[in-house]
Amino acid sequence: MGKPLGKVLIIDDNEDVLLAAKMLLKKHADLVQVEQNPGKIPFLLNNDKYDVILLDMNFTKDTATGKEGYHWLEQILEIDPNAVVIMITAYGDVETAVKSLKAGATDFVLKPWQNEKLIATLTAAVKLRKSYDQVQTLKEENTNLATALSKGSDTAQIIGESDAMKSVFNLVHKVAQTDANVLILGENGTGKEVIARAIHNASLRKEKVFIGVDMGSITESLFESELFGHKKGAFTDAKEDRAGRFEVANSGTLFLDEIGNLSMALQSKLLTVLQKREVTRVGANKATPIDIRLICATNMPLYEMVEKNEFRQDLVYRINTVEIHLPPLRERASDIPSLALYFLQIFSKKYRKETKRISSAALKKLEKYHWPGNVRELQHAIERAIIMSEGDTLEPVDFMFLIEKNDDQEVDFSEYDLETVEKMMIQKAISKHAGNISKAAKSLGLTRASLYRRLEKHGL
Ligand SMILES: Nc1ncnc2c1ncn2[C@@H]1O[C@H](COP(=O)(O)OP(=O)(O)OP(=O)(O)O)[C@@H](O)[C@H]1O
Repeated sequence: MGKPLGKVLIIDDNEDVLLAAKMLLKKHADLVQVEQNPGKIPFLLNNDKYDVILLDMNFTKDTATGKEGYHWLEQILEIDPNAVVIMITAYGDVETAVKSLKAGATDFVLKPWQNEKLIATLTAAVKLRKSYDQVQTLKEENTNLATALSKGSDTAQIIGESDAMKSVFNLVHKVAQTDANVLILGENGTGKEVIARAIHNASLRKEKVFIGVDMGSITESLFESELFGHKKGAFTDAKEDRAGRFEVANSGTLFLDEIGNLSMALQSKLLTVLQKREVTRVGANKATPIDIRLICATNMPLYEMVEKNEFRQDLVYRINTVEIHLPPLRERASDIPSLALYFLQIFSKKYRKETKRISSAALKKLEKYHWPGNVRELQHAIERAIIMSEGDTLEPVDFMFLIEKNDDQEVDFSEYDLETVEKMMIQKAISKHAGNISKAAKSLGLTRASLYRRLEKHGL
């Protein structure tokens, strides 16, 4: 749209009116489409989009009821609910005007019109149309987002057969029915976010949004604006009003990840908002009430931090109404086979290697490993093995990068026989090259095939 009025459609049975309007408006509009026959309205609207429509109230000679105008107004709004329609009437009285506004018209003008007033009315109407369109786009984005989010959660399964995970699921089920604040504690990659989403998806808020915030990645200076929002002009980069995560999450669930990383100053700010249950955007003087289910998570020892005065005790009390401890993967090795098979399924589909299986020796090896990166590390290990392996079955050799790192330790080779030294050298090379067999072979002066033979020989 170049000119301020964009595309204008005028429907009036009086040819003189159409001509006068066209002459007046063509300077201000990209297109002025005029039509005497209202019966053409559906055709016109189905073939083009108008920024504003001027519609006569009466078409049949000597009628002044405005009924025809209402009829066509309804038709227009049915085809384009966001249409802004300005009624034209020569017999204007307040009653007709009010009725047309009630029926969905945006405004009305009396014939004969004053040129400047008509242009001002149309300009205001076009602005309104733009904001309707923006709202419509936002609504559509919102629906798409909600669909995408719920799809993600439908397809993502939570795997766990160990007793430890069964009691976690039990707790999730119980707490989901309430609005209680939840604190999830566990090492990196144990599935804290997965559990937070599961609580949301099983709760009464499941149709609303789930907003996650990584507190570890928000800088001190942006904390308030990110979480509580800002008014336009509150600081140099605040080009327009913006809602913070608390407002966006309103009526849904807010997940604050890595809460243990917050400085003391930011902890106080957060506590104030949680106590008052309202946020004030930076630069604003009015607070907005918020209704959220709060879930926090951390891998830090929050209670030890309280003892050391590194974390506010009152904030812990505010967020830990229910606590969920996610055990590290090494303490629930019985979950490893089902997790491995689950990831095998996902990634073989993703990389179109659907015939892949995993050997029992490989599974045993996975069960023995101590998984410092927990489920996330297992997930990456399977993904990588699927990409790299050439056969149909994942073997222990496909998980070489799981060898524990002892690179830095000095080893006295004189204490070992040749076989053992060879094994150690191979382990070291593979670990150094993060499981990349080609690179490890090269650094050992071997071909890939002969490195594989040696791996087999040493049962690696
Ligand atoms: N029980 C589970 N079943 C299936 N997938 C899981 C399970 N637990 C974790 N995952 C997967 O492992 C990865 C890590 O999980 P998630 O991000 O929830 O861990 P986290 O504890 O929040 O990690 P961090 O502390 O690093 O934020 C994700 O891809 C997740 O889908």
